[in-house]
Amino acid sequence: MASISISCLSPIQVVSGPKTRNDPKRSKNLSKKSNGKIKFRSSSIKAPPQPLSGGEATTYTRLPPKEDFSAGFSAEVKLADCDVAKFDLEDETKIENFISGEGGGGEPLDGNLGFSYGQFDIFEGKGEFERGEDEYDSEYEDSGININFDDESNYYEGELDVKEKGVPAVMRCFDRAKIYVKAGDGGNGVVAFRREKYVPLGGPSGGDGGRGGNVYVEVDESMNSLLPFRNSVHFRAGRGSHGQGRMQNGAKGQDVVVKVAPGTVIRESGKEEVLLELLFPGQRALLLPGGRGGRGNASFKSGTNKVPRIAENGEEGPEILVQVRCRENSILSYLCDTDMCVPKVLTKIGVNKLVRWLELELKLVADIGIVGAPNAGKSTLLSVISAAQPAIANYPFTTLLPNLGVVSFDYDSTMVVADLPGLLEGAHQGFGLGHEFLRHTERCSALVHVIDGSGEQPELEFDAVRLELELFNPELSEKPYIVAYNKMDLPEAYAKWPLFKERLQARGIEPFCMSAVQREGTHEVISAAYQLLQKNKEAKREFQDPVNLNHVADMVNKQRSASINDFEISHDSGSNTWHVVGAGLQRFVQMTNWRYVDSERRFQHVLEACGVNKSLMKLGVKEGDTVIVGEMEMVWHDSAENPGALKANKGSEDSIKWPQWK
Ligand SMILES: Nc1nc2c(ncn2[C@@H]2O[C@H](COP(=O)(O)OP(=O)(O)OP(=O)(O)O)[C@@H](O)[C@H]2O)c(=O)[nH]1
Ligand SMILES: [Mg+2]
Repeated sequence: MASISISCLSPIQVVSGPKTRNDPKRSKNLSKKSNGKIKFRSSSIKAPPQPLSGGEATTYTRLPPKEDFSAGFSAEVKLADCDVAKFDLEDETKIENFISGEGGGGEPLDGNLGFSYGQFDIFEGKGEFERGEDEYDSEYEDSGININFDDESNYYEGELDVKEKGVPAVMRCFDRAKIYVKAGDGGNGVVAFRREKYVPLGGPSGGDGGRGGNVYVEVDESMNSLLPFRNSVHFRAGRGSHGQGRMQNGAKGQDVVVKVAPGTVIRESGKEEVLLELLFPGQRALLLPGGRGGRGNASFKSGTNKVPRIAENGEEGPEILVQVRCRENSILSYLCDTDMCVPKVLTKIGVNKLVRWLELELKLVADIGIVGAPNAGKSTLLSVISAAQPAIANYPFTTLLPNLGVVSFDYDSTMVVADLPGLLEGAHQGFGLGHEFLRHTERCSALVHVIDGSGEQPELEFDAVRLELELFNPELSEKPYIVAYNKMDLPEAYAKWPLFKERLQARGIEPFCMSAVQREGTHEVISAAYQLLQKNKEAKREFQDPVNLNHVADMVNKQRSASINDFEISHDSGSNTWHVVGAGLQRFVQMTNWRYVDSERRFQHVLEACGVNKSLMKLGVKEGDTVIVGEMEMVWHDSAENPGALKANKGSEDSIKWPQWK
């Protein structure tokens, strides 16, 4: 890091305009009209490619059509009683795809647990899918090429990304999406002079550009998924208007508000660091502040320069590619009361080139999560304790997306209960509907384990689910939980209850028994869950801290106000190129409007003032070496140490394009 004061003038001749703003025509003109002193060279500096990112689940269990069930099994037969042998062996497709030790990537599932999952076809994600209408997004094609939103987003064009293949679009987009967000650029300042009858020498009157629009992220409680992002993924704030003559400043750009469902977690793509958590309905965070407007020439008027012919470009607004990961469903306004919804900002973001991939993840936020093996009666329980009407049927994976229900005890005490899809052995590795749903459990404060009492070995079923939770995330297994032994109305379940109870009690767990269908014992279960929740809330209350939700924007602003004196110089001896890198300098280059001759002089002066020239000379820069500052490419000219070289440019009035008067 260098910070050196000037001692002598050692100008650098400008040979290339800033790449981003550079209009080729303009460059050409300037190049022609600068007496050979200013030569533009096309620069090819680009932001480095972003690292690969993506999900990892590759296996998907597709449900066979319901007719298959009815064909294979009579209505009375329970899945728990079914086993592999009951398959129609003539159906070769099913047999091939049947989960086997070889083909399915593991042991045959849960044969000893009393319920069989043999009724599913398991496919590897690649190309095996029949695409239903609008069922799968083309953007998640098997090619593995990442989504390319538009031409502007060439930073991630062609990046390989391991997609969660084989997951139907409605499920995938339900809880994740990628969106492109850009704050508005600032408007340009303008050079103008007051011209009025009887007012000679009216002085500079160019107004400043307006500020670019901000990007906000707001929690919209009416949203319960990220499906809206399937239709619109671009969010651009308006750019500030340019300044005008007669000291008229530009209007500020229009703000844009990205609405997300409650429970959204924002993170940089491919990284674990969480930037923001937006959990409460109505919460609003300033994600990206718009760029500052460029100053007009009226702002440059000084005692020594009363006729400034200089104005700045507006500052570029930052843009972010946001990957939205939404982990289910509506959080409902009730969650305002829940203590678990503590917004946290865990890490910081540095927006340097102002292009970032972010991931927004929306996890299910519910007080209680009902978990258990498929067909255990989870949805039935929810339907009994709340007004929710989830699909209930006698086959596994009836529930494909979590259902939420609100349980009201009285006016004041309510809780949100989530009925989660069934978990099966290997879910933590992506089997069944694996990762998709295990994550939902992460943000439930407490769990209710529903056990199918009519299964062969209910205790093993319970253990298997506990194990899956633990393997997926050890924190899940630490959540408080209660055990509800279901289907007590069935004789086989009733008979096994004493042994089950005894064994769990021996392990220090006090199980409940119920018959969800007959609504017996369910009130006890849910009351116990409520008490558990209250205890949990008490414990969590201590950790609530007020959080600055504008944290990301603050970081952007901090970066923008980086000192121009802070820079680093690196040398590539092969190509005789010197790179001068510094956030302050970079911003200065971007905001310099090369249309005006005074801008060049100011630029040279700033390089002097901040010590770039001195540092380069100290490091041994030679005549003809290339020097790159920000996005500006220049050639070092020793002979230009003579200040006269600067003056040579001063008079080139013809290179100035004056703004049109209105
Ligand atoms: N006899 C009896 N059957 C029940 C009881 N609870 C649920 N069932 C039946 O069990 C079957 C599965 O119930 P669901 O509520 O869909 O089970 P689930 O756990 O939500 O299943 P998935 O969503 O597929 O994981 C249905 O046929 C229910 O009628 C009960 O207490 N007694
Ligand atoms: Mg269900």
